[in-house]
Amino acid sequence: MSTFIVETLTDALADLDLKPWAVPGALVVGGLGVCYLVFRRSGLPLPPGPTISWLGLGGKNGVKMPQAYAWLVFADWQKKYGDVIYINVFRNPLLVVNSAEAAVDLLEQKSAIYSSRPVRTMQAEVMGFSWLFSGLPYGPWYKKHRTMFHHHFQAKAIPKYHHTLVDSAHTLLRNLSRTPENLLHHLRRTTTAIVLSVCYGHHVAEQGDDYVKLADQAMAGVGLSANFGTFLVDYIPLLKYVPAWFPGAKFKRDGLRWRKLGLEMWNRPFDMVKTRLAEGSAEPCLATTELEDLFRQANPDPDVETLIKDVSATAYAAGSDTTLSILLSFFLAMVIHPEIQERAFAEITAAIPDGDRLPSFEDRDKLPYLDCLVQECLRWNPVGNVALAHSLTEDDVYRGWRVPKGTTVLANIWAMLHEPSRYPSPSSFDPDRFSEAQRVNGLNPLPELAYGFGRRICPGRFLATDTIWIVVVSVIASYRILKPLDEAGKEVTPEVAYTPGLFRHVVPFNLYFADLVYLTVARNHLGTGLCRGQRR
Ligand code: HEM
Repeated sequence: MSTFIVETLTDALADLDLKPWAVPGALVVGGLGVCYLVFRRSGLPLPPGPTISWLGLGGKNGVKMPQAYAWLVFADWQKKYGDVIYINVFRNPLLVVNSAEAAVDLLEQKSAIYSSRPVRTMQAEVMGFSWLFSGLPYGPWYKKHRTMFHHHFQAKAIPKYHHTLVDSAHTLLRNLSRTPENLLHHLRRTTTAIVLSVCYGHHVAEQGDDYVKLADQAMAGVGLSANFGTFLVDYIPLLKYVPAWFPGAKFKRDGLRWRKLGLEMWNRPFDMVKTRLAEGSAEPCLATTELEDLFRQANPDPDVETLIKDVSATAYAAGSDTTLSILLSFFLAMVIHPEIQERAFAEITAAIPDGDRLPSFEDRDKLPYLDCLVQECLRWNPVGNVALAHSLTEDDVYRGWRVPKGTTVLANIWAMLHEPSRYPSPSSFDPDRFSEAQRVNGLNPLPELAYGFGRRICPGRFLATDTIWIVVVSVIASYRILKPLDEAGKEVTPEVAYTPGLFRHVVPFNLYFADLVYLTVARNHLGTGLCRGQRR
């Protein structure tokens, strides 16, 4: 074969009547060209950025790598270094992207090389959350996960879950009427119940159950470890071998505790589905559909069961805290802005003039302001202020700078959704900015960036947006959310304050639910009764 190729090439060159030195000459010139390009590329400067002190801990030789409220620190650095910032933390190259323009140029336009994930030693190895496919590097195993996930959570699959979403929102209304002071718990129950039903066909009890508690405990660790810069072991992987008893190895002791919770999250609901399948009592859901499909195959792929388990557990982990955070922001925004509540409520009364039922997805076209309200909740205080880290798989050049292969890319979503040139008065909560009249000349684009970028964009976004929508319309239709009163009987406006981690939440605040007379009939059908919350 090879003799044939050489002979064919020789014949072809003979036909071209080339001089004997032409081929070696072309090779030398080509080789020099490649060397020049490589040299030119490696001679390019790195993007600007601060010097991070040794191990990123701060000190006189450089600045500290931010561990809390990183998005605000990165936005501050932007004033000095621009929207693309390069930093080096103990030989780990990091690129912070602060503008939507640069994020689209890199993470969307060049998604073929910007879609992997960096190795997260703390999360994957110390804590044992390697089953989270959101942390997998880009490759065939990752793609199999993403394809299965997409099949169950793509836009056209979501309407079949609408009845679950409506049921969960109505349970929330009932729970709020009984114990409004437990708002956080009730919201967590709502978001977790939805993913547990979709993935495992499990119906969470009205007041919540063990699986809700488990997600709450386990996600605390995931939130911390997903925040780039929190754990030294992510920069120096060898630290994973430090024994848990070693002084200062708190990360190891915490990691082992979270490992137990993580394994429980991965195993317990999946084992429950398998037991129910064996007993014939399993409900249709992601896990049963995929497992039944697997059992029907003559030569099943032994990896597929792990795949199903990973995909369901990732949805369970990724789907509860994120949506919860946006819902908490919604309640905070409503306490602060009674006028926005009034307007949203007026839209509902116009759409359902008899007030004899609660709104549902069929009413969506008649509720454009409610849609704008949901979009503003996603933009105002995004849940993932810094997107999950992406990783670059090939050397790149951007705006004349060299970006080396292996660079971890941190996209500052918060900064992008607060760019004053795109979102005027970015700190104000203003649903109207998404009305047609205000979305002109590139202003106020829908906050799709809240869900990330390119090939790693959040695949749960359709379920998330519909969940937020149904909760928002159901609550606005049923309650007036009021400011609490101080001892002198004066209204107290809560502060807009958030926790510092990756899945950030509103700092607890007080609010008061007043029953609305309107739609009481519909709510009485649901058994919500009167609100027992005390306005204090
Ligand atoms: C308001 C709610 C949510 C927000 C704001 C949100 C946001 C995000 C963001 C910013 C990312 C990282 C994207 C990137 O790396 O560029 C992400 C990834 C992900 N999200 Fe969400 N998410 C939400 C809800 C959900 C829900 C409900 C689910 C599951 C049902 C989910 C599943 C995932 C998964 C599996 C990934 C990893 C994707 C990958 O690595 O390929 N998310 N999400």
